[in-house]
Amino acid sequence: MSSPLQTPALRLENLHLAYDTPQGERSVVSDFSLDLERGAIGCLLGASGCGKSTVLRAIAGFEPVRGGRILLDGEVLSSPTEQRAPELRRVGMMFQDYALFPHLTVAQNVGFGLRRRPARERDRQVAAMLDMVGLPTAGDSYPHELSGGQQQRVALARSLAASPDLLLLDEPFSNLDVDTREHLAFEVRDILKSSGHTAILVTHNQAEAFALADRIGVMAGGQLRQWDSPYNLHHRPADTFVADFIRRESLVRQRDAALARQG
Ligand SMILES: Nc1ncnc2c1ncn2[C@@H]1O[C@H](COP(=O)(O)OP(=O)(O)OP(=O)(O)O)[C@@H](O)[C@H]1O
Repeated sequence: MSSPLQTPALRLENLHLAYDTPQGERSVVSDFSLDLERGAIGCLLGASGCGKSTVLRAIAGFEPVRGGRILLDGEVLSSPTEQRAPELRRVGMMFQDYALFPHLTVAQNVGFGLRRRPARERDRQVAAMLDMVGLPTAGDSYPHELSGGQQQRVALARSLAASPDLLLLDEPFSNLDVDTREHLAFEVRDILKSSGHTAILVTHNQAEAFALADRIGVMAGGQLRQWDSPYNLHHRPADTFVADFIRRESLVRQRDAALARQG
């Protein structure tokens, strides 16, 4: 828990998010609140369609807030009466369909958001980012010359190049094979922790959530059932829904690991 004197980096207060459909307003997320401390990695975990990406898109500024507020470092980013433009939020994004530009080199991809900076400053930042993700010599390569895991590390370098105050990751490893995604999840955690970034990850994969996150939110039907440490989710589930969800997912993980071992 954050101390009462410390402002959380990210605060979601009683969020209500909805889509307009031909049938009228469709409520997707309701009464959704959480605090995330600076430097912490949070994760929203839940079944397909429970509203995880909608929450992330609202934090990025792509969805309006129908009720409640989104605050970053104490400043309001979204409320029903205020909506800061996505490019003014200092929020970086690494989304599953946010692929690298195939016709640009790795260095040009990483520096893409820094195009207006002086060349020397941009080159220095690109080199620092590639160093950080463990690809110091990949700058002149093209994305297709790298493995899937390496491409995702380049995507991470690109998201962090503009030094965002908050990084959003939406299913960033979903296109990778099981071994690579677990390995990369640990690597990404190390990178974010050593650089001190605050981040929120969205996934439906419990192994990824537990590999990466300091705080995990179990979601169902647009509501947050528990927002807690991985330890507490396992040992002090808030209710039988969370207890069953965690146990069921753990069993699926064990089954998948056994099947993988059998080849
Ligand atoms: N543009 C839209 N218009 C209407 N309904 C939408 C729209 N986008 C998403 N939804 C609905 O909102 C609900 C939440 O969607 P969301 O993408 O946030 O879920 P999710 O938990 O991220 O799912 P997944 O893990 O499959 O990506 C779903 O029922 C979805 O069908």
